[in-house]
Amino acid sequence: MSKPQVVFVLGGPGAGKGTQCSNIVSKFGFVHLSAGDLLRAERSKPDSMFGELIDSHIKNGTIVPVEITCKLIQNAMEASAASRFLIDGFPRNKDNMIGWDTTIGDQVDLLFVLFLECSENVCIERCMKRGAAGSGRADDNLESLKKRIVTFVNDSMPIIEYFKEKNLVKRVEAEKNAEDVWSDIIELFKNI
Ligand SMILES: Nc1ncnc2c1ncn2[C@@H]1O[C@H](COP(=O)(O)OP(=O)(O)OP(=O)(O)O)[C@@H](O)[C@H]1O
Ligand SMILES: Nc1ccn([C@@H]2O[C@H](COP(=O)(O)O)[C@@H](O)[C@H]2O)c(=O)n1
Repeated sequence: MSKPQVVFVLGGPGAGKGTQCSNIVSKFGFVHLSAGDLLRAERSKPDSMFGELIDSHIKNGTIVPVEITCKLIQNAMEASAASRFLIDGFPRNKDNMIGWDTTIGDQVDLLFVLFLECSENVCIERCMKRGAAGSGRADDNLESLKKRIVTFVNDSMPIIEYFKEKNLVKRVEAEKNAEDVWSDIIELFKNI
């Protein structure tokens, strides 16, 4: 049997990963797994051993240990009958990368990495707007956002550079309006 296919979706906070993933799901039949959503769901479970730890990382914009995140992703993949997954917001740092490679990495086909490139100012502006509109996210505030940007630049960008060297990155200009970003993404997915 062939291995499940995976596309990693990376970009700064508010770059539009979730927005575009839901478009890709509708048109191309992938299953969307957001590492952030999986962590928020785990944090909300009253019996979770990791609730406080996850909460503290989310508020500080730092990255939860990969053992937790990878297990959540693995469980979600196993619970799905799908053969194609968008994994959004992962791998986010070297720890994520190593954890993935040593657990699930061999069991899937990584097709490519979709990188939504967006400036810091636009990322912050979008998340602040999302927070003001009532996202309810503990990290859609200026203090957390500044920390999330630092983590993105210091920890996540090197991962994107690593994938670039392997010719695996498909970059999209994510500052355009959402419809135009989507048009560009269609071109990247239509022949796979
Ligand atoms: N191209 C765009 N132009 C303007 N606003 C956008 C665009 N794409 C997404 N948005 C809006 O910006 C906010 C963040 O988008 P989204 O949640 O898709 O980003 P994200 O990259 O998944 O964020 P995070 O990493 O914080 O979860 C949302 O309110 C969304 O509606
Ligand atoms: N691989 C990951 C992904 C996310 N986190 C934590 O969740 C926060 C929110 O993530 P979003 O993708 O929904 O923006 C993020 O700032 C991290 O604290 C993580 O630890 N590891």
